[in-house]
Amino acid sequence: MVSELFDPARWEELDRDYRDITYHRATESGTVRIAFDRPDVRNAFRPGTVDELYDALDHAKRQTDVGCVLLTGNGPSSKDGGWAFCSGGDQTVRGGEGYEYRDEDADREGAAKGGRLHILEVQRLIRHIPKPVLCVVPGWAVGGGHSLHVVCDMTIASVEHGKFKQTDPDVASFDGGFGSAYLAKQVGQKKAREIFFLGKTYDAQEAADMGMVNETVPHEELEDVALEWAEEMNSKSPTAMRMLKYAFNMTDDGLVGQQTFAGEATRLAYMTDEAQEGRDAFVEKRDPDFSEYDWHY
Ligand SMILES: CC(C)(COP(=O)(O)OP(=O)(O)OC[C@H]1O[C@@H](n2cnc3c(N)ncnc32)[C@H](O)[C@@H]1OP(=O)(O)O)[C@@H](O)C(=O)NCCC(=O)NCCSC(=O)c1cc(O)c2ccccc2c1O
Repeated sequence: MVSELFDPARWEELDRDYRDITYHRATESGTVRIAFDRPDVRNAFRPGTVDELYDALDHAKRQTDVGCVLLTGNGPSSKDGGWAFCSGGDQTVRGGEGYEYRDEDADREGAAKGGRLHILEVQRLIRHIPKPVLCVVPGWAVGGGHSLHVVCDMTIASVEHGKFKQTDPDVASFDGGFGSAYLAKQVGQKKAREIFFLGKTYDAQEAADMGMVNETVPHEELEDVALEWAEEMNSKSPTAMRMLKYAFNMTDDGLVGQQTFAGEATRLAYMTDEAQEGRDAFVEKRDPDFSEYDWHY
């Protein structure tokens, strides 16, 4: 069983040889489902988990017939029945310089000798992947797991089990990027500071009321609703969706945001006859003739 909320009839497994996550593609829409698969530790991530997550997201990015990514956590825990999206970095493998590849994780190809904090690379990939990432929260979203939900384009959460908490300063860690500053854009400065400085637990409805969760959903229906939302997004114009995501990002992402949006504008411009005349003129070693193209206003 992948997860109690997972309907095997609606998904096929993608053959990627992962240990800490599962990766599936919907049978009837251009949707993929990436899920943390360490439910007994509330889906905490170790370095290998992060490598797999990055790999799956990068693969999803490259699928031109996939329009939406669901990011979730499998469950429940076999130990106590508890549910989690993700409880952040696995504290048992945290060394002096970051999270370390230990035990079976150390066998991985390319395992670094030093500690890693590369969940931040995953955050940036979620931010820049040219399609919506919907965070599907069936239980705890804590620490670095909370920050992942923040950086996703939208979040839906289980009414019964969705719980949100920032423990970063309890374990002497701090996400000073999207996890805090972008959170403040979602819930406001006072509330964001409360979330980090007091470390309270908020249920799904409280998280929705403060603006960091889009909708609360009965637990048993969570993944069905996630697929419905994904199917809706898949029905829209890929170009419009991509440009909109990058437009939403741009005001907060500085020159990188401008570059990303502008790159897609360049792609659109390349598709015109006018751009092809510029290319053809160079290749044919002649002057370009743009005379038939309008100076639009
Ligand atoms: C998540 C909890 C609130 C859940 O509490 P609950 O009472 O329901 O469950 P238990 O506490 O009994 O947990 C069950 C079981 O899971 C183990 N576990 C849970 N979380 C982790 C974890 N993060 N690492 C390792 N193990 C975990 C727990 O020990 C139990 O095991 P047993 O063997 O006893 O059964 C609560 O569990 C909790 O508060 N967890 C810790 C949350 C946390 O502090 N996370 C780390 C925050 S820091 C972080 O994530 C982070 C990572 C980065 O890579 C960064 C990079 C750059 C900047 C910042 C980063 C960052 O902040």
